[in-house]
Amino acid sequence: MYKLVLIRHGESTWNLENRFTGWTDVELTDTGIAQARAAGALLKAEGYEFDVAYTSVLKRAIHTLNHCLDAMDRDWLPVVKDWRLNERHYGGLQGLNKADMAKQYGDAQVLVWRRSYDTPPPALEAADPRGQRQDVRYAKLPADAVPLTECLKDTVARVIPAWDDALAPAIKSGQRVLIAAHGNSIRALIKFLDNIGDDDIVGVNIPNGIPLVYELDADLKPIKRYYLGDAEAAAKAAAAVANQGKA
Ligand SMILES: O=C(O)[C@@H](CO)OP(=O)(O)O
Repeated sequence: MYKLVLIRHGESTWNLENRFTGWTDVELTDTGIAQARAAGALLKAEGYEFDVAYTSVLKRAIHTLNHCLDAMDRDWLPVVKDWRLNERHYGGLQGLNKADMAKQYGDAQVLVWRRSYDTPPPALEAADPRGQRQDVRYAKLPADAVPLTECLKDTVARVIPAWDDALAPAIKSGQRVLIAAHGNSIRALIKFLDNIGDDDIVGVNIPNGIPLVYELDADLKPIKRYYLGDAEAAAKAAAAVANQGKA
């Protein structure tokens, strides 16, 4: 049996302001830092050890991982940063307030933009300064690999290759893996691992900074998944994420 731990970054400044974030590289808040450190303390108290950690190229996930590893006294662990673990690109919604959008377009439309499997938000223009085509960290990627918007299906299409060529081989080789990522890149992985249907994935929300443990069999099929710590608090935090898109 293998164990894999996923953690969504702690609260970010744009989570606090309730703004669509996507590939915008925002900081953690003090609450977000505390959540990351609490997650590390919990992992340590429960006896978790890791051999390698993976994260995105966005600082809210990178800093969450750093604080988490520091709280575990495991700052020295090797870390791989992979753009394919980035948050879903939110296109033309990046920077806009979620509740304001719900007031303008209705809760149902915002739910489609936030949670539907295959309807992307409106795309950004390639030269829009809110986009990432000019961002040096993606300079080595083919320009069209840097999205102008994404639906969850598009995110699955880049997260699963990262699973297939990096994460799954690491786990199968016996390395204990921690992944610090984002609400929708984690939803993409969960959809794949648990084989969740396109309609059912709409109801899945990931709380900030709570370790999600997967127990996997020899073929990396999930046996069990659970949030570490207070399950009721995790469910409440996930419900609060769902409500962020309401007027
Ligand atoms: O804004 C975002 O990038 C994501 C995660 O914070 O939000 P949502 O939960 O609306 O998909």
